[in-house]
Amino acid sequence: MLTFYSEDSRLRQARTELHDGALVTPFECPERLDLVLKHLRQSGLGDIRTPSAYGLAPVLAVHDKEYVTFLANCWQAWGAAGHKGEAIPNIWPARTMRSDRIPRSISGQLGYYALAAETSISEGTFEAAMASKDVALGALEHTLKTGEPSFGLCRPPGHHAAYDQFGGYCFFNNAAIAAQRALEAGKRRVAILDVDFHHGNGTQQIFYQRDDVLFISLHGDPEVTFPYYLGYADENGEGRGEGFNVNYPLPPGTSVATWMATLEQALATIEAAECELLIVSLGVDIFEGDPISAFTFTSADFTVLGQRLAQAGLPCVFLMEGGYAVDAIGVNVVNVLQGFEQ
Ligand SMILES: NCCCNCCCCCC(O)(O)C(F)(F)F
Ligand SMILES: [Zn+2]
Repeated sequence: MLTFYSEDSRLRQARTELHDGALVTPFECPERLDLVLKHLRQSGLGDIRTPSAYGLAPVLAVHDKEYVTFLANCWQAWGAAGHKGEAIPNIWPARTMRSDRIPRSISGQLGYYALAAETSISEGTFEAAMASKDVALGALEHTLKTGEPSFGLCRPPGHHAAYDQFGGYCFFNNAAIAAQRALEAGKRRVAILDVDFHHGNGTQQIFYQRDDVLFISLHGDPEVTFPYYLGYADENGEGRGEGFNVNYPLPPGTSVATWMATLEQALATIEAAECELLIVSLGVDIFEGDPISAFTFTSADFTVLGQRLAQAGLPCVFLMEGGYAVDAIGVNVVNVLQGFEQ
């Protein structure tokens, strides 16, 4: 299996994350890449390739133009406005405010486009997000061309990024950009299976009214898990999209047996929908040792996950999402990919 990866992913060097009332070193750190690359190289899984630059068109196929322009300019505008630290929102168009207009102030724009306050914008963030979607597109193009599975070592991740919103460490929705490209290349329906501990609210939102992408997510119950305000079981799609969005919220501490039984339901839905490509939003924060999550996978369970996904019998693109137990992230990611190929 080929891996696609870009050194430009390292351009995102955020120094702060708002966590537990303090500014801490971000959980989504560049060292995550080092450990995955180390274990990929040790595993002999396959070559690691740098993708082409696909430009802005694939981004604009799923994201709002003004939002993309905001991301491109935010860091410079933030500094020009005299702010000294990293760009972190502290006000939003919250429930009692209006959100039908965007303020001129960069502070107002930051809150307008932000999902949450844990994700700073700083130098290199935009460039890293552009590299990350190129990684996803490189992996996708390889799978479209060869039918072989591929892995996009995406950083920053993408599944919390909505049409015009960033947050949860995400800026461009890599999985959505890849799915849209696959449809434009002739696939009639694409399944996005999100196994990350956190609900892929952005991916859901982008495709919520569409029947050409089936979005299925297993995740920590939003009653008690980020992103809290989306990911409930009653969210089944709208209009043409009715029935093409399936959420499986699961309580903290869910056993692997229960998680795997839920996966069976997800895979049956994917099969019934006659999807022609499977994109897996691969978050390995479902690992028992993850510092910000609450599921119970052991490293060996990731191998079983890969084996089971292979039985779906679809061309498959794995795209890196979350996973913060940095010491184990390489083993856990490679176990999924090797399990798939067994
Ligand atoms: N400050 C720690 C509390 C958690 N708050 C933010 C959680 C973001 C999760 C991101 C992710 O793992 O879902 C992704 F795949 F997108 F990276
Ligand atoms: Zn996650």
